[in-house]
Amino acid sequence: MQILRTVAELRTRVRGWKADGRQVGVVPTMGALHEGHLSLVRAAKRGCDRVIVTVFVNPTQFNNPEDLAKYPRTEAADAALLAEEGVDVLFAPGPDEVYPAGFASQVIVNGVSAPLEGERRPGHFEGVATVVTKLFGMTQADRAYFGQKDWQQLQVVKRLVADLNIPVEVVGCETIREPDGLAMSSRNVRLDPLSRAQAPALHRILQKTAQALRGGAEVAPVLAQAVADLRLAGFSDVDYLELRTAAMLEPATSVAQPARLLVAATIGDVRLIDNIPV
Ligand SMILES: Nc1ncnc2c1ncn2[C@@H]1O[C@H](COP(=O)(O)OP(=O)(O)OP(=O)(O)O)[C@@H](O)[C@H]1O
Ligand SMILES: CC(C)(CO)[C@@H](O)C(=O)[O-]
Ligand code: BAL
Repeated sequence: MQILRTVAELRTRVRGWKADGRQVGVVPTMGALHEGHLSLVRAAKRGCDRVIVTVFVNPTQFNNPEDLAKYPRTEAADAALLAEEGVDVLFAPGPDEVYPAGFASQVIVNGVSAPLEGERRPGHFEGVATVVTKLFGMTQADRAYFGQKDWQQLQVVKRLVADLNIPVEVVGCETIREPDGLAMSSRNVRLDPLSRAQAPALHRILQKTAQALRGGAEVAPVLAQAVADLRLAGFSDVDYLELRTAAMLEPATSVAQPARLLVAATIGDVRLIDNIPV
């Protein structure tokens, strides 16, 4: 596996692959890799001839400077894991390579970016959309792999690819969970032992809520009960727990159309997100 840090080196490498007719896959990440990321890498290995994993802690998508400062960075361990998976290139640029002096552009995806994470993390999806658009331009990938754990992000990326005619196929991959149901996330390492023990309630309560909705229960009282259950389980803040249409993320008042339950809640001082289909 090669570790590349500049766009120029990456482009040279990709040009060679394309000249040989190879299909290129990319897995964009912020590092601190876990089995969730590795499942995306394995999907990319199955679907493409060559695989690039990008590791870049993108400052522009952090609305909270403390969250950025505390974001785990484990490059040597990440590189070892990726080499073991047979990844061809780890692309790990520095901030100046991605945002050189004079950088002045922004990608804004209206509609699907606005609610939920967009509302709670102002500027977050503009940062994500801009860096993902740049990563597609840098890697020239034929396919790009994203996790369903960040469901809203996946819908934002699908929207921008369609709107901007970017020639990449976006592949959404299932959420990988710990045996107790907690969705794997780089931020889980920041959970203290008590919070870690309580955190699986997030997924359990989503499942119970989905089951009630599928059984015909009325939406508003079931969601209110779920929020109360989360607080009882040890979550301090529940930013949102909502039923939304699966692609557009508009408020859903029934489960007649494809719908998704999405939640963001804080335990200890760690903000967790999760979602499941209903
Ligand atoms: N448990 C998981 N299952 C499947 N995909 C995942 C999982 N966790 C993260 N991913 C995906 O990996 C990609 C990179 O995510 P990222 O590096 O932000 O990791 P993360 O664990 O989501 O970190 P964070 O703590 O920021 O949420 C995204 O497409 C994300 O959806
Ligand atoms: C897609 C992404 C790598 C863009 O920085 C990030 O938002 C993430 O890790 O999900
Ligand atoms: N996994 C989404 C990236 C973020 O939380 O900033």
